[in-house]
Amino acid sequence: MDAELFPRSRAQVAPGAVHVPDWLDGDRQQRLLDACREWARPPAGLRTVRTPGGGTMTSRQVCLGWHWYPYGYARTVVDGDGAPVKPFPDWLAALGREAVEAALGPRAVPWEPYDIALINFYEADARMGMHRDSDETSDAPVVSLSLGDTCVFRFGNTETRTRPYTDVELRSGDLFVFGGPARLAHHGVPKVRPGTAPPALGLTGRLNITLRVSGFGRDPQRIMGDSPS
Ligand SMILES: O=C(O)CCC(=O)C(=O)O
Ligand SMILES: [Fe+2]
Repeated sequence: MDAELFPRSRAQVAPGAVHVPDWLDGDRQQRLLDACREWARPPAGLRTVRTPGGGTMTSRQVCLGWHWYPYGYARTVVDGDGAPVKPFPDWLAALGREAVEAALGPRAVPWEPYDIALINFYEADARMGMHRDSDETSDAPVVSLSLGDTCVFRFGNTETRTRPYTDVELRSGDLFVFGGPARLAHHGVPKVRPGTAPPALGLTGRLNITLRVSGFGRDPQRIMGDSPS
């Protein structure tokens, strides 16, 4: 997989949406995976997300900075163990800026710091339905980093959850950034390809880390109009 006849090249999937294959080298993937393993521990660790309709998401999730739940953000795990969300580290904010610059150029780097990470863990049968990342108030680009198994990432349009869309393979170390006109495009993960992770990484399954700018200032509950307390 690392020595292909035709190396994968960066691609603009839609205006504002760019795929950068192999952006994280093996070392950085390993360090990010080690950090994810720490973040996954309780309290405020990896959890199954319940949707308002009574279903459960098939990927499991842990958040940093702000806790996401369907459909808003809080400072504590309001739909879980109630613990304060884990802090969002400065090095991850720097990685977010570096990623935007690599994918979209220096002018696209947001003035506000990245302050949210949603980390999704996919086992063989996990998927994520088409959705928009619309619970943030900032329009800063979303940064997506993938580790472990390859998946099919479906990137669609802002209007509908259906076609037109483009299917992209996201592999371990790949970067995908969507901002500007693509910031509110629907996207999802219809399939994970089990057993495709680089053996040296030592991960069974797939991790995806999305970095976002909340735009909340200090008072998200008022902005979200959804106070759990
Ligand atoms: O796993 C992925 O690649 C996508 C994750 C995603 O869309 C999200 O966390 O909102
Ligand atoms: Fe998303």
